[in-house]
Amino acid sequence: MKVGDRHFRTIWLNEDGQSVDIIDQRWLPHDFRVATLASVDQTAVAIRDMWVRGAPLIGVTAAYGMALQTLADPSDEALDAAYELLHETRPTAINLRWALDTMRAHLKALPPEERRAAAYAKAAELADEDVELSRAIGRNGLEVIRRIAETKKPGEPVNILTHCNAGWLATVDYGTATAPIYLAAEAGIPVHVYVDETRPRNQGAYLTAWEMAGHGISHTLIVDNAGGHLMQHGEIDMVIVGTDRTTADGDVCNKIGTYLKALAARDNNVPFYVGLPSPTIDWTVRDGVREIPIEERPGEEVSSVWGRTEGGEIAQVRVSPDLTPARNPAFDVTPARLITGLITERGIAEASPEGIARLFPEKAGRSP
Ligand SMILES: CSC[C@H]1O[C@H](OP(=O)(O)O)[C@H](O)[C@@H]1O
Repeated sequence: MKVGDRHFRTIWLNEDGQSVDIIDQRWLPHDFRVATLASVDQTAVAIRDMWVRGAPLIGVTAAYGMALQTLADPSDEALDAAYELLHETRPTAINLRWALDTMRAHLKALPPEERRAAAYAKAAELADEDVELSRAIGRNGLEVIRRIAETKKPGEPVNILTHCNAGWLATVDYGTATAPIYLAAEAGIPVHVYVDETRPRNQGAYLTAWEMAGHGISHTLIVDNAGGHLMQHGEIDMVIVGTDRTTADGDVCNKIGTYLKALAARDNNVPFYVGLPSPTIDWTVRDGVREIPIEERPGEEVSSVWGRTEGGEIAQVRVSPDLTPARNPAFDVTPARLITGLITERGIAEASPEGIARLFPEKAGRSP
């Protein structure tokens, strides 16, 4: 997407043809920095410490991590070790396991001497495929926004609330939840986006707001706890979020706080949509609350916050007493019953086994 007058993806092959460049999202919105990953170890750090984040982008980054491994040692044993190192970086987003499984199966089917070229080609293919999946989600989600726009007075915007960042920064390009928003803006449909700040990592305040500002999309930052109030007062027409793992029954795991947003939406009859590419569906699980592993991140992310000081320095400040312990579950699960529709690359599915199977008949029905 646009950054100033240049077009960027979130990840790309360095001009040396081996290392991988990423937008280091830890410094946004105050500084735009590119980092270069030259090894699988550096890739693991970048995923674990959220230099890159977002389920689809985590998957593609891990795919390039496997390609970087083939530079050092393309053997089966080395690929298995790289797989485990990358897989343990973040437990919730299923795209990580999907990308690693795809890469390992693809590479192990080849003789070691062919693996390096094949790994880079496959990683690039997964990156390009992610862009196309996001664009398709955008086209399908655009119809939802268009239908709501038809109920508004001329010039009145469709008011959309989103949580966390499921934007182009969470994917290779375009995003999942934001893809329909970008296409609606391009189609001239007035939209206004309410951006949940999304404590504690503030992906909304840091990343989604930066994306919206960068593309001239009307938006307002709100605290996480304001969404229900705005819905009660008729100020939200729809909610759209991303997901890190969706079950075969349509339960949606997403950033902590999503479940509470869905409850408020149901209580106020506000449609609640989830944008997702099919690699985010975990066909082997059905009950999200019971089966999806929820990442517990360091309590320090709750006890302190990053920002820019008056003097322009990017710094971390503590927001709670030094001795106060903090818990930090990074995700929660929204049951399918609270979801209006799953906006996928193949169309909009009802959040149910039958609804998902209608769009993905070749995948549904897999045994756990
Ligand atoms: C399109 S996936 C975006 C998804 O990823 C975020 O989690 P994190 O920033 O911790 O990787 C969040 O759950 C978003 O909805």
